[in-house]
Amino acid sequence: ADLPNVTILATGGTIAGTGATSTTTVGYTAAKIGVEKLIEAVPELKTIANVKGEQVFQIASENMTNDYWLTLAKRVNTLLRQSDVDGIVITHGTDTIEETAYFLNLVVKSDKPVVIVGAMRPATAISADGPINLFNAVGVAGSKDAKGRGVLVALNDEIQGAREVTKTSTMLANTFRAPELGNLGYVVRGQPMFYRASTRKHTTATEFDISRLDKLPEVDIVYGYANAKRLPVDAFVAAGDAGLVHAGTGNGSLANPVKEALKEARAKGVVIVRSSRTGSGITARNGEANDDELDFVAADNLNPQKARILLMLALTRTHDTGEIQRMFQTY
Ligand SMILES: NC(=O)C[C@H](N)C(=O)O
Repeated sequence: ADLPNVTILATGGTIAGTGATSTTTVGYTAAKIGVEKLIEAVPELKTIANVKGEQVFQIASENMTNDYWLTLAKRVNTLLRQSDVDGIVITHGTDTIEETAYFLNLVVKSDKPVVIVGAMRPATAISADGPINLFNAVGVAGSKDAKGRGVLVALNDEIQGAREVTKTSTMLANTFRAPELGNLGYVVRGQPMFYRASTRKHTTATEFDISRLDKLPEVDIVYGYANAKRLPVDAFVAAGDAGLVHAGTGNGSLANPVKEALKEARAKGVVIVRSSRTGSGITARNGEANDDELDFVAADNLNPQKARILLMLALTRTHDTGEIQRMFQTY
């Protein structure tokens, strides 16, 4: 009775995946097992929390969309307003875990723990990582120590912060890292041990409110590489995008034809954010491009997929690039 009340929101992914044999760790099908079965597979959960399950949707996370995010975030906010919910665990595919984590980090309006968990091996595999990951995630979500730390990602006995975490390996169980910045802590026997905290504003301290939104502004990503052409930029602008993130080479550098296309896009009102494809470090304002002159925004150290999320949310508030740059230094 003294145990915390944790709701598990299931969304699919490999943690709910099944393969043809116990050694099928590649080539399985994600998003097959329902939330009740996931909970039944870990009877130990009952020793650390009163758990309830809800299937919000059932997808492989490469099929995540803005609409699914709005549905999920609204459900999380509704549940966290209830006094009989102490924390939430979201089971999720690992491919876009970092994006969902950062989106929720900016729009959840509660300091109760929200912990996202997945698995790198399907539920049917030998040494499946899903059950232990779920056990640990429920432990973290039920812990008072996890309150007020922003949305957390817990896998492989580690706890990562939503803003910095990224998937770094196509296959390893320790795929989640915060490059150069490190994890926030560990989970030992279902108990979180925290050593660091994210310093950027999150959850209750953000200016974003999705409660009345049923659509997010269209923002896409264009990739930087040798021989890059302006075609993708022009196509996204023609499709009516409100913003574009450039996943630049190095410190967000822009190939001349792409820079020209982005300049023209900006003149048409599209907001441009310069990020980097390198995976770590800051894309500095007025570094590889003169952002003041071009009226572009620099992404700080957000990777392109996270810069896309912040730009979408920023565009729900303003189109002023000075204000949007402030948001990129704040969240
Ligand atoms: N490990 C995984 O969960 C990968 C899967 N494709 C997903 O993101 O749903």
